Amino acid sequence: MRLQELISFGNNWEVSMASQFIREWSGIQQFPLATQDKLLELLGRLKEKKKDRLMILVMGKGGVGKSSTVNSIIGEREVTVSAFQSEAPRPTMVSWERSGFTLNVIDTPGIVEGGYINSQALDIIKRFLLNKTIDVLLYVDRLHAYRVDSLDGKIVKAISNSFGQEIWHRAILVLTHAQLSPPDCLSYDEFLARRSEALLKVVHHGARFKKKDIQKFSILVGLVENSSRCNKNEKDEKILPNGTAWIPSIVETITKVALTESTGIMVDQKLIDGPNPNDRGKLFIPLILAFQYFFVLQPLQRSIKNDVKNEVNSKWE
Ligand SMILES: Nc1nc2c(ncn2[C@@H]2O[C@H](COP(=O)(O)OP(=O)(O)OP(=O)(O)O)[C@@H](O)[C@H]2O)c(=O)[nH]1
Repeated sequence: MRLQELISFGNNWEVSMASQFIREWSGIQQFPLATQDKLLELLGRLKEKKKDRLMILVMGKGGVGKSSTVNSIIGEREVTVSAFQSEAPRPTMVSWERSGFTLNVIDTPGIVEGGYINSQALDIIKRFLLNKTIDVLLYVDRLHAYRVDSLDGKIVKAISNSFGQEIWHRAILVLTHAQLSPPDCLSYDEFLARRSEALLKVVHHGARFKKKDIQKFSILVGLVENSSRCNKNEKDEKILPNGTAWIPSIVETITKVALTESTGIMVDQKLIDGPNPNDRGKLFIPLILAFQYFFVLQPLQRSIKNDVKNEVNSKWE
């Protein structure tokens, strides 16, 4: 079997297997009652708006906490978590059902290798997503970092080039390791504001957002602390240093994005294949023809007519 066939076989197999195994979302019972109530209320809100299934795509650099975040939100250890970047980059889709609502989450491997975008890994992700509609993109990074690097920009650009700029209209910037003590000179909220502002700048730039897009499609930020040592409140909910119970909070943010008016991102063959290089410049053809007509052909005709009119016949003719 050629590599392409192998990839396609693998994808189809995974897709069909994933769709066969929609299981009851029992992990919800692992959460404290206050969290359960809030999550059920949010599911109700989605169903009220006739949204009874959700497809969440999780992307980001390797080792930032993508799989851990999926597990934390679901309340089950469903996706493999490793301290090192996974060696076999392939996406996985897991599906849960609760009271007639289906939640699909696609966890993807990091798409960077040796400082470059691994285009094969990206290609596998694109093919895996064929014929799926993405409702929400969780773009994951760490909160506890002080600077952004060129890699961040490359990843954002690669995602935009693969799924179109519109994918960012449905994105949430998810920051893991959110239980941190900021440096002495900054409060938690100040640190959070600076880090998210720096990352959002990279996203806006990489996604080629115009000024009006930045205002119109503001990307929401969600905070996550996957550590088992996360602090808890009196209701036993995991909380961040600013007191927010983060699981209900991020699910609320997901719900908000899922209910935005724009339609989800349908990944079809055209999107996967990308723009046809033969189509490049086709739009300019009428403009070029018009230019030639008005600025070359017409002046030429005019000048010929003038020449004919002004022609002085020789006395001998
Ligand atoms: N303290 C802390 N550790 C985290 C957090 N999220 C993830 N980790 C740890 O970071 C490591 C990587 O986590 P993963 O969830 O496997 O990261 P990933 O982005 O899915 O990694 P790849 O699949 O390799 O791309 C694991 O050791 C996790 O336990 C977090 O919020 N806080």
